[in-house]
Amino acid sequence: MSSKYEENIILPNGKTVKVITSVVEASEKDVDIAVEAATKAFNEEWIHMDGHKRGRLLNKLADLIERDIDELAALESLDNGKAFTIAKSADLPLTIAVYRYFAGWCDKIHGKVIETEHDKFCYTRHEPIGVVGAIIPWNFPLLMQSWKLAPALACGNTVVLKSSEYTPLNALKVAALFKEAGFPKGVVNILSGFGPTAGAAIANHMKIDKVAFTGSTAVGRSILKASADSNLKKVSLELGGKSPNIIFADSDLEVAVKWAYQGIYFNHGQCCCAGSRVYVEDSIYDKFVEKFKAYSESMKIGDPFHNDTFQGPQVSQRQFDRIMSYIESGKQEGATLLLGGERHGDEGYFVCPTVFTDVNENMKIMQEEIFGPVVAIAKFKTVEEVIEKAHLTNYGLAAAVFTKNLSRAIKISNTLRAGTVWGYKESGFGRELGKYALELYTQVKTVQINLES
Ligand SMILES: NC(=O)c1ccc[n+]([C@@H]2O[C@H](COP(=O)([O-])OP(=O)(O)OC[C@H]3O[C@@H](n4cnc5c(N)ncnc54)[C@H](O)[C@@H]3O)[C@@H](O)[C@H]2O)c1
Repeated sequence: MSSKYEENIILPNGKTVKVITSVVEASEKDVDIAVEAATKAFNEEWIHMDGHKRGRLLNKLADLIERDIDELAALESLDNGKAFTIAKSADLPLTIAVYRYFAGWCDKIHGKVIETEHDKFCYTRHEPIGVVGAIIPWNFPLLMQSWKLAPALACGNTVVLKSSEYTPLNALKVAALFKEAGFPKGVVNILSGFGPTAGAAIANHMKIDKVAFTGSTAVGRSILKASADSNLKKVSLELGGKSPNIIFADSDLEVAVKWAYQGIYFNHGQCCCAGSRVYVEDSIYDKFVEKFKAYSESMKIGDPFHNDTFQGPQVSQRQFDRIMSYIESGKQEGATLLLGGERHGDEGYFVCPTVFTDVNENMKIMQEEIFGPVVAIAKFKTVEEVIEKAHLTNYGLAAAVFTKNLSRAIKISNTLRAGTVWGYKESGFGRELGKYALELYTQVKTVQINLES
């Protein structure tokens, strides 16, 4: 693709190089071609295929992903910078599980008979929507792909999916596996392309019936506008987060530190649900901070292909610069930089695990999504205070509560305006996994038959 992004690639030996490979950049015209193929496949073949056959195809795809697990994990690592061992033990099994889970739903999607007058027969059908446009980000390329493709296909839709311009490789590899699994031509169409061109063409397309988007809140807004300005296509949005982790004095400190660490540093902080604001009850605050710092210092950063690496490089120069500018703003706004705050090593986009303390809710690092290994730790005294603070952002994607008091945990979980899995407020709408996802990719038709005639 464009040379602008070529310098963003890190080799397995940790060296920054210009190019590992190039892929074809999809244009608006390619989107048209893909939509045409998807429309034809939907009308002529996919809509007529029995659910159990769709399920077999999805299971076959999962078999092929399992067969090629090492290659896919290596591609994920090369493309995104995440550790190979983590890609293989987390991203890949989760991807396979998603395809298998939705394979099971294919022949279980059905409507209801509705009680009505005796001379009428009324029922609902849960029908596919048609051609789904899917636009995904770079932080979990394979998994995000499966979260869109598996439920959309299970419900009988055909798909045009655009991968992120930063991580196109596995989408192409999986496209070949779809073909090998025997999916009819045109059912799955994968494009590598940029947002403002191919992505916007999908969002604006008159023949795309629904767009499923995961990415930033800013682009999410533009997708909604494009729907309003084009054919009012259905839209589901999975957007950003600034999730609070609330740690009470009665929690097991070791457990809380371990999960707060995973909560922010997993995938180098590039998780929409990253626990980037940690609130600790004041009586254990000092102890927590000391332990959390020690834990963070022990993190193995480096070559994604080393077995003990936990954190590889950030995905791109753009993200690296963005994270560094947030760190700078934290310092400027008066937060205490307890740990990190700088590049790790002298090449590649490695960011040291970074911990801020003495923060307040007005600071940018407490309000905006950093999408990097940067955490802010604050104190609280009362439940009311921490709930109020937890709500002081525009996001509501996820939250965590650590306490041994079960009734308090349940009460606070019920009170927090966070979707835990998916959110309220500016984090988007629509539930992507589980049975709820079926509602995103079907439309309900009510049929009423007059029995008199
Ligand atoms: N809620 C979730 O499930 C979830 C998961 C992962 C990432 N995210 C969010 O995604 C963001 C990071 O990812 P990113 O930098 O790739 O986000 P992004 O919004 O810049 O890009 C996401 C996708 O949208 C495309 N895109 C960009 N501009 C577009 C436009 N004008 N029209 C159509 N498509 C366009 C990109 O090419 C990419 O494929 C973070 O804010 C993160 O929280 C959310």
